[in-house]
Amino acid sequence: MSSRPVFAPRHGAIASPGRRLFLKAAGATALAGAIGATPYSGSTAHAADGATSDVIVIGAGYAGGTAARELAAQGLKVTVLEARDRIGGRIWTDTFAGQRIELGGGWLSPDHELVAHEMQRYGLTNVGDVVPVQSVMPSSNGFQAMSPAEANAHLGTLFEQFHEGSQEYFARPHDPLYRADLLQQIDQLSFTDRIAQLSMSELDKEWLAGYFTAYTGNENSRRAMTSMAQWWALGGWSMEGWEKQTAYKPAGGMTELLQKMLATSGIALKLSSPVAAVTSASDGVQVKLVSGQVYKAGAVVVATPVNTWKTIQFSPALPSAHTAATTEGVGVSLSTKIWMQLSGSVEAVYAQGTENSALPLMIPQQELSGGGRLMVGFAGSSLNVADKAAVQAAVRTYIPGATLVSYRAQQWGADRYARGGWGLRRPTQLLRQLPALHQPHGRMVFAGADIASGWNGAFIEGAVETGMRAAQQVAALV
Ligand SMILES: Cc1cc2nc3c(=O)[nH]c(=O)nc-3n(C[C@H](O)[C@H](O)[C@H](O)COP(=O)(O)OP(=O)(O)OC[C@H]3O[C@@H](n4cnc5c(N)ncnc54)[C@H](O)[C@@H]3O)c2cc1C
Repeated sequence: MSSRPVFAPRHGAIASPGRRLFLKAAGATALAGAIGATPYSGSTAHAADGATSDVIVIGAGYAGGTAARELAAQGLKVTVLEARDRIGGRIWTDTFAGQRIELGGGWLSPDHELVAHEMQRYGLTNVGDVVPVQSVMPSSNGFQAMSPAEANAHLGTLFEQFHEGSQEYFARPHDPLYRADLLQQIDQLSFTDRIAQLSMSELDKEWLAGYFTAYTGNENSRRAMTSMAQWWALGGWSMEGWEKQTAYKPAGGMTELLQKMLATSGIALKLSSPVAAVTSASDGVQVKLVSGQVYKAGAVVVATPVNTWKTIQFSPALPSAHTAATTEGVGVSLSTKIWMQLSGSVEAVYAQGTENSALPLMIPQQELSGGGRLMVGFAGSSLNVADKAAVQAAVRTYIPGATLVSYRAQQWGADRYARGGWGLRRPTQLLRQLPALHQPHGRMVFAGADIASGWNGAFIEGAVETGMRAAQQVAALV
């Protein structure tokens, strides 16, 4: 167990002075004379259409859902405004080939303590994922099949070299800036930079570059190696710990836990409600939808992906660290998860490509009762996912003769309410931006896996962490 604090939900109604202050001032002129706020441009006629709450949460992903649940449990009236017609955000449980699939995040680890705690709280359980029987890995003249144990053992030695020093510079993995003094140089490194520093064979470097490219979305030279190093540290600096990250799935799908959290009384969930503008004043906030409808509250939790902040008009304008983060982007630009139905007898083959492979990573999923197997992969930038023949050719790189029956690809980089996939910081973003992104801005607080201290970016654990923090920050504002 790590020594980080476990956030216990606080129950019971709290009638804070701030809350009363806002409710008293919540008339048409409530925002007049706002400190540092520009006059609100929305039609006040619409204001009557929107509800007044204690807190507005923008975004019904795991960060927003956690914040909303925590705040409602404190007795506050919470309105959640979600742009999509579904909850979950970058978690999206759906169906394909008659099977339940995850188009966004799909795996959990027992190391994700906050999520494990939430699962237990709602009586939910995990199941083990399919265990590969064979690994296909790059070789000097193409690809080689080997046992998963052999492949992972070798990959583990390469990871140890890649992450050498992380026990010191990430001595407290949940507090990544604890040894900020040791990070000055290393936080500037991309994956490519770090690989270039290592003394190992070109093939070993190819193994590393091929593995990482699935995470960086073909941006090994533009993503920070400290992101991966922090995950490695969080997993206990071992391959065994790392492998756990994709070992389990929730038995009822990734969205079920969030559904339970949002079912808390006191939460009003408004789907299909994209937010266009947020105005924070001394006595409250106004949130304007694209439709023009206006909602008012004492504080707002902005729980949308960092990459989407630039699509919302904030007043007062966001601080420079937030503006830089959303301009540079944290969510991986190319993040295309692709589910494939293969026919015939297909073994549970795990496959990893090289840096520019069309399909850098392919992971075996369940056998189908009528024959065939599902595979899930992550597309490289060279794969045109609209071209079935190209997808089949990519699979055949690893399994010659495989027949692709159908497939479904989700391109998160092209998704307007995500504008990227999982978060993976760019060089220098950790030191330059992270502390500032945790600070409230007027009556706005920020949440999201992209800005988590611990399991950041690619894990709902990080979203839950930030939802908890946001709720604590809001409690001081309302
Ligand atoms: C392909 C893929 C694979 C992944 N694999 C894993 C995995 O195996 N395990 C794991 O734990 N995590 C995984 N992740 C990461 C995980 O999905 C995310 O870290 C997590 O879901 C982010 O939660 P969030 O609440 O911070 O953001 P989101 O889930 O993105 O939620 C933000 C919400 O804000 C909404 N929104 C955006 N703009 C607006 C607006 N203007 N107005 C109103 N609402 C708005 C969005 O619609 C969305 O619902 C994966 C992600 C992807 C994309």
